[in-house]
This record gives sequence, C-alpha cells and structure tokens, in this order.
Amino acid sequence: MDLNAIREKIDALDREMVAVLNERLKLAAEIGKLKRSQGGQIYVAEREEAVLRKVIEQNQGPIKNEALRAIYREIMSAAIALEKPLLIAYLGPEATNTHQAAMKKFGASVDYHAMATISDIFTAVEKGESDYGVIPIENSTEGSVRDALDLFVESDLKIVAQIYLEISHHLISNSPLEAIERVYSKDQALAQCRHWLQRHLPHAQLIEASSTARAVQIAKEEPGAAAVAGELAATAHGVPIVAKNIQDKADNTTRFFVVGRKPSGRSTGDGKDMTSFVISLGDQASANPGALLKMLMPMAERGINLSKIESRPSKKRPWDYYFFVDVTGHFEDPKMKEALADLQRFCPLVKWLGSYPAMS
Ligand SMILES: C=C(O[C@@H]1C=C(C(=O)O)C=C[C@H]1O)C(=O)O
Repeated sequence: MDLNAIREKIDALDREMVAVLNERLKLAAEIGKLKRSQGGQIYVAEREEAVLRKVIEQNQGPIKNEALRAIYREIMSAAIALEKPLLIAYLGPEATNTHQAAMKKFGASVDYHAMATISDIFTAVEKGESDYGVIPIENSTEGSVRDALDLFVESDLKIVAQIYLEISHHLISNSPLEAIERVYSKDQALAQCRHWLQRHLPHAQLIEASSTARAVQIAKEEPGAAAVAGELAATAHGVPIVAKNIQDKADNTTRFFVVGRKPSGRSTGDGKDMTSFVISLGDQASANPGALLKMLMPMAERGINLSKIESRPSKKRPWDYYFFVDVTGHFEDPKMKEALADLQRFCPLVKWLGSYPAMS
C-alpha cells in the first residue's frame, strides 16, 4: 500500500472511532439521566477502575497500556461532563502537583478550581460549592501531609478515590545555574532536592514558598531566583527549566485523595479496594499494656492487611493520639464489618474515612 492509501484507511478508521465514541457518550448521558432521577453519584471511581482494568486486559498491542489509560481518561472525562458539569477543587495555585494529579484523575472536560488551603477544599466540598476535592496526603520520601490527616477527624467527607503521581522536580529559572542566588519552593519539595541543591548551588539561599507554583511566579519576577517545581508550573508560567529531575530519590511518588460527600461503592472482585479509618484508644493507650496491639488484632485475626498506620496528636490533651490506619478491603466486606464491630467495643472513636479503589 502506498502512503496515500494508508492515510485513506486511517481517515476511514477515524470516522468510525468518532462515531463509536459518540455512541459511547450518548450512553453515558443516558446513565446521567438515571443517576439524576435516582440521586446517584456522577463520578464513580470503582466503575472507572473496572473499565480501565477491562480495557487493559483486552489490549493486544501495539498500543501501550499507559497510552490506553490516558485516552480512556479523556473519554470518561467527556462522559462525566455530559452527565453533569463537575467542579473539582484542588490545592492551588494553578499548575501545582495537586492540579496535575486532579487532571490525571478527572481529565480535561471537567472544571477545576484552585483553593488556597486544604481546609478551604474541605469547606467547598462540604458546602456543595465543589463536587469533589483533591488533596495531597503523603509523599514516598517525606511522609504525610499533616493538615490533611487532621481535617478528616472533624469532617464528614469521604475519601472516594486515590491518585498516585510520580513527582519530578525541576530547577526553573530565567537565570543560568551560575547566576542563581535564591531557590524558592514548598518545604517538601526543597527537602526532596536537598542533596542536589547542596551539590550544585551550595551558596544559594533556600526560601519556603506557599506552593511550588507560587515559587515559579516569584522566580519569574526576581533576577537570580529559581524555583523547584514540576513541568506543568514551568509551562504554565513560561519560565525555562534549567535542570531536570533534581530530586534526590529516583522513585518519588505522592499520593492524593479525592474527597466527596458520598462514599464510593465496592469494586467488583476481592482485594481491589482500600479503606481508611481514624481510631482513638482514649485513656487505654497509656494505661493499658498492649492496647495498641489489641487495636490491630481485629484486623490481623481476619487476614485484613494493614498497609499503613500513623499517629497524630489529638490536640485535646498531651500524649493523646489519633491513629490513621489504611487496610485492604471495603467497608461493606463482611469481615471488615466484624473487625469494625470488635474495634468499636473498646475504642472510644472508630471513624470510617472512606473505601476506594486500590489501583491508580
Ligand atoms: C457512565 C458512567 O459515569 C461516569 C463515566 C464512566 C465511563 O465513561 O465509563 C464511568 C463511571 C462514571 O465516572 C457510569 O457510572 O457508568
């Protein structure tokens, strides 16, 4: 076949694909009507994960699974937008890693709203001013985002999905490396590049900014200033990247939560969901030997895998803690319900924060 003949075939396939895509979108719009009449959730994390899983299982190549995921992200984003215009609040300003994570989950067809603080995001979603919120929760090298954990104790919002985003930090500046005297970024980002900065810019002053995106705005204006931020921020503000991938650890991933007003349903198949709780042992923690072990037993005895436990001061009295726990499984799994009932028997607080698909 010559080039023109192949291109004609491609054109014909594109016509078919557009027609099939629109057929798929019309079905999603029909689902949207049903959801509106029955009060269902527009964005359904567990269904989206199932769709992606099936599509990837069916893939025979040569298209890469990652490419297929990205294409389907946008198809489902367009479907959601047809059902109802969605507004997603994220930790701003524009072009932060959280913005990037939100776009990775919800695609280009929904609307985004940058918020100044994680607490503002909780308020916007609680009041219904935003449909969902996207917040950073922990980084693989720097640990948890503490404000985010603390807010869950008081809020009725539920974690409905999680997002993993590989974080690449770049040095962004209008000045060349030799002329950089000050480096701005969010504390966590500066910490993640500490060794690189010491080696390449030993005399530069490191200055904390409220976000990586804000740091790029400052670097744009100030001669001799640079920012540590992601590619989206460099592109959004039109400031060049002076050095790429300056993070000290090659594998640097941040985990984000999507919070909403209604919980996510159970994924099809076992072991595909995760659940988060916050638990307080009250006075037993200091008075009772083995109290912490006792808290973990209801899960261990039932083969429920604990993937994370983290303590935070309750701020009610000194040395009183909240334990944030992530386990595998869904809140509606029978053994999870039993474990919860056991826990509730001796813990003054056991709060379910949400169940959500384990993948992503
Ligand atoms: C169409 C639906 O609504 C949304 C769009 C989806 C899709 O395009 O496949 C899947 C889940 C929902 O986020 C649905 O719930 O099935």
